[in-house]
Amino acid sequence: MKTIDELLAEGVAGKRVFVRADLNVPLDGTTITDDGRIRAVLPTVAKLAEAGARVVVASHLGRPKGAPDPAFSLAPAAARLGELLGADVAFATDTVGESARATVAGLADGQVAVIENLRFNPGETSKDDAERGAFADQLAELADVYVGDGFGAVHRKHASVFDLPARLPHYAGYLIATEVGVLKKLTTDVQRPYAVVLGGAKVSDKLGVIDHLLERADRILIGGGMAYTFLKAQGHEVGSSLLQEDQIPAVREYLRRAEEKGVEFVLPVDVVVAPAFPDLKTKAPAHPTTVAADAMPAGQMGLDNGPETNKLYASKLADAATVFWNGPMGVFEHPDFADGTRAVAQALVDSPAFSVVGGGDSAAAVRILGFDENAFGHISTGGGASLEYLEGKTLPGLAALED
Ligand SMILES: Nc1ncnc2c1ncn2[C@@H]1O[C@H](COP(=O)(O)OP(=O)(O)OP(=O)(O)O)[C@@H](O)[C@H]1O
Ligand SMILES: O=C(O)[C@H](O)COP(=O)(O)O
Repeated sequence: MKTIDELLAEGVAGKRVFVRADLNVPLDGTTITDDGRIRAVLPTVAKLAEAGARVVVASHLGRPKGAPDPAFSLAPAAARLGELLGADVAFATDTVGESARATVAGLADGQVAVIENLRFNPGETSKDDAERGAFADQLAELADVYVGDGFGAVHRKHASVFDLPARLPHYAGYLIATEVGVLKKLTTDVQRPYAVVLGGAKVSDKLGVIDHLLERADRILIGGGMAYTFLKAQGHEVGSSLLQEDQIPAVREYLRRAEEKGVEFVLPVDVVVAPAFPDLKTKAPAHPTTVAADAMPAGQMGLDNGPETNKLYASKLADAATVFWNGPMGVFEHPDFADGTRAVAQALVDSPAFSVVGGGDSAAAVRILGFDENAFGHISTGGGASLEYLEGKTLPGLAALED
């Protein structure tokens, strides 16, 4: 993999450099609630600009349906990037159309532009190679060189991640180099006991990692939206909680294998429930109650780990030597459901373990809840990406950067 330092040594002045970033930041309307992913790509963008490149930054945001949708515009992220760089950042209101072409053509050496959300074009995420390729061809017209630095999206076989680097000279940015360096340690010389905490909402995306973790981890703690498929698999009522019904047989098999292998599986013993998903805009009181995990009332939704679970999880993390954590323990964006996530973050701060926190929302959660980033071993910008890296899978966005 060629690195950005090699690109800089070759000289970039006057070249149009396409930086595939992951600016998929949490938004409250148009307000960015955590800019960690923007700050993470700053070294790459700043260095290229300083060296006189014409920098074209591109990213996805959220999961729009292949068409423009103002709720998923990258305009707020572009504005924040400008603030952080201390320079004007141009913004193209489309991805490969007239605005993008004119914006890029208008860049002077050392200037930066952001183009609109890549997922506004169906070609970005298409499963059809030709459709993705056609979109990558259009993106390639905007640049002379490609720098991959969107670590959070390297597990996606998407046009800008996988197909575009094949069309341009390609290099890995600073963020990808750092992320891979840290995560590699967890796959080679991990210090034991090794505990993994899994939560969040992308349950179907992430359950598969457990298969691999059963061979690596000593302890697996499950929380967040992930917990209810496990509780259901054990025969408990989970009301209207997030549930991956089709994965129940697989989850039963994980629990059986864990017992066979002596891997400790830790599930919530109590959970915080409410009648409905809370309003994250108004943060109106959500009427939570705490119930035993094996006695959830029908019609209620599990939205956080309960206080007994929080104590249990803290005790399971206290003596770990290495901890990897992906996925909040509850809907931390609402104050009624933030305690589980806060408790795990606090346990990691208190523990001497080398801790890696991975994921857009997980990393945002620890910062939003007021924890000092430096209290953790590494805060990764990738959730699904870091999990798939740990699984040993070939990640399309890293494979595409190989020479
Ligand atoms: N019990 C629950 N029910 C529904 N949503 C939940 C629950 N617990 C946590 N969540 C939600 O999970 C979301 C984060 O999950 P996600 O899997 O996207 O994690 P992540 O850290 O962002 O990883 P990635 O980077 O892969 O997206 C948060 O927005 C949180 O509100
Ligand atoms: O948040 C993430 O994990 C990355 O930005 C990838 O987003 P995706 O899961 O929508 O592909």
